[in-house]
Amino acid sequence: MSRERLYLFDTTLRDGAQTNGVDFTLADKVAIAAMLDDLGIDYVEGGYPGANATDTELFAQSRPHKGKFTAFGMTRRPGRSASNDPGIAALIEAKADAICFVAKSWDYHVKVALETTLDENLASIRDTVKAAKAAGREVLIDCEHFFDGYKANPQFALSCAKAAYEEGARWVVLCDTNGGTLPHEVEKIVGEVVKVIPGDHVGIHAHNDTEQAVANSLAAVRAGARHIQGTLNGLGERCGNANLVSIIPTLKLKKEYADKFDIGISDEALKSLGKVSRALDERLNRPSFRYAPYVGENAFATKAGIHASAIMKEPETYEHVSPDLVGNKRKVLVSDQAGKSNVLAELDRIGLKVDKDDRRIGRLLEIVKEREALGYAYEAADASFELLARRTLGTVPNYFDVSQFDVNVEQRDNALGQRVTVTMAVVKVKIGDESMISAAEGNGPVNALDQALRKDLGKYQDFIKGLKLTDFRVRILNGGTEAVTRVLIESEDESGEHWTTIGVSPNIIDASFQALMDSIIYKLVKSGAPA
Ligand SMILES: CC(=O)SCCNC(=O)CCNC(=O)[C@H](O)C(C)(C)COP(=O)(O)OP(=O)(O)OC[C@H]1O[C@@H](n2cnc3c(N)ncnc32)[C@H](O)[C@@H]1OP(=O)(O)O
Ligand SMILES: CC(=O)C(=O)O
Repeated sequence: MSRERLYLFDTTLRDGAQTNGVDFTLADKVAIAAMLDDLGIDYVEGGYPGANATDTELFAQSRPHKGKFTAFGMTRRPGRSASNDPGIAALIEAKADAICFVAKSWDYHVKVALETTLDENLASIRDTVKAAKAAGREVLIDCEHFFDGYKANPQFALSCAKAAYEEGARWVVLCDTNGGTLPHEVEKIVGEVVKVIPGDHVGIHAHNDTEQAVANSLAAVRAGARHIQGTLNGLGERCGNANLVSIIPTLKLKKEYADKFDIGISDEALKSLGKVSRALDERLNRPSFRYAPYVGENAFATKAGIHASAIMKEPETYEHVSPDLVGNKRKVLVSDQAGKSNVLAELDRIGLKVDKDDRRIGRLLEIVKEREALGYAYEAADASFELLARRTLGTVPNYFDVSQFDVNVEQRDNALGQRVTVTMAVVKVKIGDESMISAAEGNGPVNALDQALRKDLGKYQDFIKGLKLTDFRVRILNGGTEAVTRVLIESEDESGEHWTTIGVSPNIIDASFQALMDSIIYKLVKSGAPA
């Protein structure tokens, strides 16, 4: 059966740049455009030449690209000719394969925002498409507020879309600009539009103000649209746009779409989607969303014991698609929601071979549940779980003992009369028969303790020299006088491996000490340090 082509249009660099807190540099834009090209996106909208210096510069020179590099702007201003509109001139000068014009299609907006007549708006659409076509550009028209406009005055909204199509716009894109339209409304209205404009010229641009932008995009496709606009990670004005990182795997992997459509994304590129999504977050200097469908860290993480037990038998029992298809990994977590199957799966990942009927598995699970009741959270502390498992199975050497530590925080005036806070830690360590004392200053009590602890570990010093603490997170549990502190420490070593350890105590220094000790011992175990 031959499949229809469905086109993807990315507007991360234009609508995504309208996200509160996002501010792309030219270098960001060039790098993200290249990433989208490698993924196989058909249209990459780079920005709005003439609106700001970055976008003007981006379109000032041709850059190598595979997809259609697209410039964005508005239709000619009311009362001007297209040839006398500096905005149109900037778009035609832009080094782009295609131009996407935003046009009004809601009568209310024409009157209130444009302050012109409905006829002048239609003339503006026609003149603009003609001018860009005459300059040899592929033309797309984003019909702004199309769905609200259609509900208010269907005849006028349709006449805007038809004007663009009749003048030769390749795509007439129906925009849910305010993001308030629901999927059944999108499906119905797009169904009406494709009766007058062929579906292979109709697109959808959905905003996420009711969390339905992805559903609305798919509803439009069901009704006949063949072009989807969206962004990476759902960036975009207000609550964002349709998230292409969710739409792409759905189109590739869900039978209703996969059987019917081809998109420009290969099976191999699909596996890189998580990397692309994280690369964008890195550029934006923000953590990746762990709950992101398909690509998030939690997308294939199973916590419940009943689920883990079935997943161990057949992964399909609790997975809607296989994680490998989207370059993700299955994770079975150990926590107070776990059963023996979770523990066995995690031991297998760690590389500890234990018989499934071994009584120590049940004991380990009991310990995990007892400790989680005290405030530990092993699903977030992989290295502490591994040590707990190895200790329960009897395989962690007793490398060293800390027989005493002392942390002192002092605030005083220095010789210049300035108020300073000085923190100092002293640690007494016993390694075999040898005892040693180390002292260190730090910029806080935990830092001083860490410095002192790792200053001299005798014969183990070489094993820990690449160890670095990269994150320290504290959470107070229960609150009030019963409060306990949970500390999570993230560490990294010279090989780039990351791990997380945990400590829990009513005292923050104690909790931090437990997490620090676990981190060091984990590193020694991992490095194969001798007892
Ligand atoms: C739904 C969307 O996301 S559309 C994309 C919106 N994106 C942006 O606005 C980001 C980039 N924008 C900008 O940098 C600036 O707004 C510019 C450079 C485009 C224009 O700046 P200014 O000339 O100072 O105009 P300003 O932004 O104040 O107002 C927009 C003008 O465009 C007019 N306009 C809005 N849409 C259209 C349209 N589709 N066709 C013609 N004119 C339009 C408005 O009526 C208004 O005109 P007025 O100044 O006569 O009232
Ligand atoms: C064009 C656009 O971004 C919108 O209508 O939402």
